[in-house]
Formats: sequence, C-alpha cells, structure tokens
Amino acid sequence: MANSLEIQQTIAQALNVCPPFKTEQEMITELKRRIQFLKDTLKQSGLKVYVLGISGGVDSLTAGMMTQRAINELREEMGDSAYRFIAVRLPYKQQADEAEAMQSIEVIAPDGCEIINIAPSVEGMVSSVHALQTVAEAKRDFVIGNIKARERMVAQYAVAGTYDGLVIGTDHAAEAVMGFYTKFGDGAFDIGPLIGLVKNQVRAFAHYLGAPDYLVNKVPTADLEDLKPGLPDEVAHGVSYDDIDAFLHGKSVSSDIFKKIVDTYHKSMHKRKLPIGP
Ligand SMILES: Nc1ncnc2c1ncn2[C@@H]1O[C@H](COP(=O)(O)OP(=O)(O)OC[C@H]2O[C@@H]([n+]3cccc(C(=O)O)c3)[C@H](O)[C@@H]2O)[C@@H](O)[C@H]1O
Ligand SMILES: Nc1ncnc2c1ncn2[C@@H]1O[C@H](COP(=O)(O)OP(=O)(O)OP(=O)(O)O)[C@@H](O)[C@H]1O
Ligand SMILES: [Mg+2]
Repeated sequence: MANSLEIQQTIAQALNVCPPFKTEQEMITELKRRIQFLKDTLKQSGLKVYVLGISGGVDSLTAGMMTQRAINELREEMGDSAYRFIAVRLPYKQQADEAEAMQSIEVIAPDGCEIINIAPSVEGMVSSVHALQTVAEAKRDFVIGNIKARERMVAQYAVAGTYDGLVIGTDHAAEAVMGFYTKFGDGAFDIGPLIGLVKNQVRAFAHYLGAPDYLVNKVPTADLEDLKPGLPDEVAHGVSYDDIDAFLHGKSVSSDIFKKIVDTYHKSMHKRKLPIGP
C-alpha cells in the first residue's frame, strides 16, 4: 500500500505542481516562463485580447499583473497596438471588498476595464428556477452562490466574444486539489497562467511584481453566499492554505489534514475531468 508521501506525490504530479522555489532567482525564472506562455499562447491563437475578472483577491490580482505585462511586451515586440488586456469587474450588487477590487485594478493598470453587475442576471435565473424556491434557505443560498460564479463566466465570455479575446482563469493547485471552484463557473476558462502553483507561490509572484502587502496577504474568499458574506476559503473547506501548500510540496501534515485533503481530492475528481461518455 502507498505511504502518505507517495500519495502526496501522486496527487502533486497529477496537478502538475510547481516545486518550491529554492531561491528568488528560481521564482523569477518561473514567473517569466509563465508570462512567456501567455504571450506565446495568444500569438498562436491568432487573437490579440485577453479578458479576466478582477475580484480584489490575490489570484486575479496576480494573473492580471502577469497578463498586462505579457500584453505590454507583445505590443512592443510586435509593434501592434491591437494587443490589449481587458479587466472585468463583476460585482454582485454592492461588493463588500469593492475598495480592494478597485485598488487591484489600479495596481494592474489594465488597458481597459468593463464593469458588469451580475445581480440582474443572477436574479433572473433564480426567479426562473421554481424548484429553488422550495428548498431550505442554506441550500438555496449555496446553489445561488454557484449561479453567481457561472454568471461571471458568462459575462467574461460575452466580453471575450465581443473583443475576439481569450478568457484567463485563476485556478491553481491549492484550489484544484480541493475542487474549490464552481464547475463550469470560475472553473471554465481558456488559459490558466497560475495552474500548478500553490497559494504561497501566487503571493510570491504578486509581491515580486510590486503589489502592496495588504492585497498580497488579503484573506482569500469566494464570497458567493449571502448568508455567509466574505466567508474565508479556509473556514469553508476547513484546511489552511499553508497546510494545502505543505501537502502539495510533500511536507508532513497532520493525519486529520491529510485525510481531509485526500478525501476532498477524490470526491471532486469529476470537476478536473472532461465530461464522461458511455
Ligand atoms: N460524481 C460526479 N460526477 C460528475 N458530475 C458530478 C458528480 N458529482 C457532482 N457532479 C456535478 O457537479 C455539480 C457540483 O459542482 P459545483 O456546481 O461546482 O458545486 P460544488 O462543488 O458543490 O460547490 C462549489 C464549491 O466551490 C466553492 N467555490 C466556488 C466558486 C469560486 C470559489 C472561489 O474560491 O472563488 C469557490 C464554493 O464555495 C463551493 O464550496 C453537481 O451539481 C453535479 O452537476
Ligand atoms: N466580484 C468579482 N469580480 C470580478 N471577478 C470575480 C469576482 N469574484 C470572482 N471573480 C473571478 O473568479 C475568480 C475565482 O475567485 P477566487 O476567489 O478563487 O480568486 P480571487 O478572488 O482572485 O483570489 P482569492 O482566492 O485569494 O480570493 C477570480 O480570480 C476572478 O477572476
Ligand atoms: Mg476571491
């Protein structure tokens, strides 16, 4: 039977986890490789625009800063001003951390910014799904949370379709292992520049790129549920990002944490696969 470390290594391999950075230079090399990947992928696609929702959290801040750098370099290298990055603000009604979201936009300084309030589309969907009116309040609130994440996906693809662009996603290994995203919501995108990173590596990129500490260290939240506004991810899934990062980097974690992560990984396997057929 496989021991704990072997199980951790098998999962890390499946998620293509980036090994820990031993030096700052290793971190910079990895960051540059990923920015180059953004440039190469856009050039190969024949399109010239990237689109990404900016929430106020560190994942979209980091991906946004990387993307704007990729676009700046492409514009200069190709001598083509059509290369652009469009940031999208996607509040649901009034967003509690709107200030941080707008500060993220300032830090990224995107070429363009669209603001789309998702409340009308979420409310339209909720009122049309009659079954939703009949379930317990907590269940209803949770399902509506996933509708919000999917409406954000719809909005970003509407912007991408309009500008002939590609949608960036912010999934990384610490979220992927927990299946902590909405299937076909924030889990749906064209290009994932953070894939394989653990949370502290995402923060390290943001810090290196010059983001202020209060945004780099902001408490991660999906902020999808009205009944639990700003619920920290770590409370929602009951494991800290430091523990998830340690697990993915083959370090020892308590047996409780180990079990929780491995169980959650297996339960959420369907989210990381293409739809199955007969
Ligand atoms: N075995 C199976 N094989 C194939 N498909 C299966 C399945 N089990 C469920 N499903 C399908 O998957 C659906 C459940 O998946 P899903 O709709 O994603 O819903 P679910 O995983 O239940 O909820 C999403 C979780 O991710 C969190 N989240 C969402 C969005 C953003 C963030 C963030 O960090 O920003 C976090 C959210 O707070 C919540 O805890 C089911 O309704 C069903 O359609
Ligand atoms: N209010 C929002 N406005 C715009 N985009 C959003 C909003 N909420 C979520 N998103 C999009 O969904 C993605 C997933 O959300 P998630 O909470 O995992 O990342 P984050 O907010 O960037 O960082 P953190 O996980 O640290 O909170 C975001 O990176 C962003 O692209
Ligand atoms: Mg967030």
